[in-house]
Amino acid sequence: VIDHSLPQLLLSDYYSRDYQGAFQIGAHLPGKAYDVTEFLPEHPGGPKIILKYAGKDATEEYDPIHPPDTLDKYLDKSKHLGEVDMGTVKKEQKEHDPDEEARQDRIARMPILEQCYNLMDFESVARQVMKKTAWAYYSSGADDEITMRENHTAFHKIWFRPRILVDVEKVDFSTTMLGTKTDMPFYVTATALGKLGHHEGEVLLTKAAKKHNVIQMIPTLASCSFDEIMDAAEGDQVQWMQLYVNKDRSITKKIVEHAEKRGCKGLFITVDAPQLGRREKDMRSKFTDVGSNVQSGSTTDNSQGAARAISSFIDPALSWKDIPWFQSITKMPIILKGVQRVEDVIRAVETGVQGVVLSNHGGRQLDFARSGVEVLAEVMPVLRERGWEDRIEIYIDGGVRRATDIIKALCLGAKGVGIGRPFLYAMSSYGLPGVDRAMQLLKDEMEMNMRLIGCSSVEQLNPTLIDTRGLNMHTTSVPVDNL
Ligand SMILES: Cc1cc2c(cc1C)[n+](S(=O)(=O)[O-])c1c(=O)[nH]c(=O)nc-1n2C[C@H](O)[C@H](O)[C@H](O)COP(=O)(O)O
Repeated sequence: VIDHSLPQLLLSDYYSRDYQGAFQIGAHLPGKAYDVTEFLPEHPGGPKIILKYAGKDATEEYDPIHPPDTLDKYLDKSKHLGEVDMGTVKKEQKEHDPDEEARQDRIARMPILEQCYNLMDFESVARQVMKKTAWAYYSSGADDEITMRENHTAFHKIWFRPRILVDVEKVDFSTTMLGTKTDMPFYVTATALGKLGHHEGEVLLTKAAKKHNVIQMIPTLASCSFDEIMDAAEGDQVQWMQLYVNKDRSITKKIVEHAEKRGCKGLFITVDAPQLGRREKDMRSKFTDVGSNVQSGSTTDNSQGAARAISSFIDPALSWKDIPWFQSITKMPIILKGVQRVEDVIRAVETGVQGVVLSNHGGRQLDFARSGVEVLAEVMPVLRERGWEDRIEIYIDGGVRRATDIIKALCLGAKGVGIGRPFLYAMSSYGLPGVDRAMQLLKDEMEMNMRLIGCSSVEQLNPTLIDTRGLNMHTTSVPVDNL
């Protein structure tokens, strides 16, 4: 019997959506009831959200934020009240929402997948069809989003110097990253809360990465559980772990050791987020209903949007002196994700880590940080001068939307690039077929542009093929009025 006054959490095991763009909620499967009365004051996302759904079906709000094993892991078994027929459960009465009506209408009229010709097309479809809060979370950058825009425009300041009369009949753009083979010089980078865009979340990205033999970086703040994502991998599929370091190092140690035991091939420690940036679009969408990643433990200020509500566990005291500890607890290659100046790359080489990602977190952290590709142009000549270019693998991410962006990064000396939002938008708009098409489009663009630049393999890409003289010119467009 559901006592609607008690803060009981009711979750259906699954709700289905037909993913060829038409969204429909299928029949509810049996659900489960949980007594979270005592947990109320400890809930990292605050008590409000739980009380709002007390005795009602909380599935839709709960799923995108909490990995499925959260309640099994953290709520005492005595509080698991058992099965409930979701047909008898009151649904949160959604008042008439004209915005939602308009969104459903846009979904009904959205372009068919074959009308997406490049990664930016997925962004324009996602802007139309995604839920407001999900779009806000994925698309937002920090402050005035100057760096988020610079990430993409920086590539437009690099021009090609193509070679001619080179035999490019056969083109091979496969490469290795951290010693493992990959068919494309890009990887799926870590982006949190995959289920905001699609009910399968990060597992869907695993399937797409497998199909195209590219590497997936698993986010700490995934909607799916880490083991779900690892279990979804097939055969010798390569996955990396992205780590936000917890103030409680025993939690971090457990996560790192488990990731290594499960076969992760790289540990990417995020170093550009001692505090998550101020993402105003995310805040405006008032993620007050957000649950939170259970790692935090303390009450979080959830008026700051999803980002702040799920990141209070991150340790702002993380520093270079922690790196030897990480090297003592794992044999995985260690890569620092979010390095933004050559001095720190030199320090990374001296500290003995295996790689860095030159990144500003997709423009979601420090506004006016330089683009990854601009920092790359600063770093590589210094490493070459010292003869250190082979002592560390350099990756970049941020604003990569075309194969020409990837080729420019490789000409400068990057080992590969990370891509985030485009795959989220493709997933949110068209599900697995969407991400599959996005990766295939990049593959087709790679083949064409390698031929046109006059190279048949990534090894042939080098700085003489590009002109970077305009790269340090920063023209910042005035931020659009977001209100
Ligand atoms: C778009 C996006 C990026 C996030 C991301 C979530 C989203 C929705 N999240 S965040 O919630 O904390 O900011 C993460 C994250 O979990 N960990 C991380 O290291 N980078 C995170 N990033 C940054 C990401 O790994 C890349 O640096 C960035 O996405 C590359 O830029 P593009 O999106 O333009 O490809």
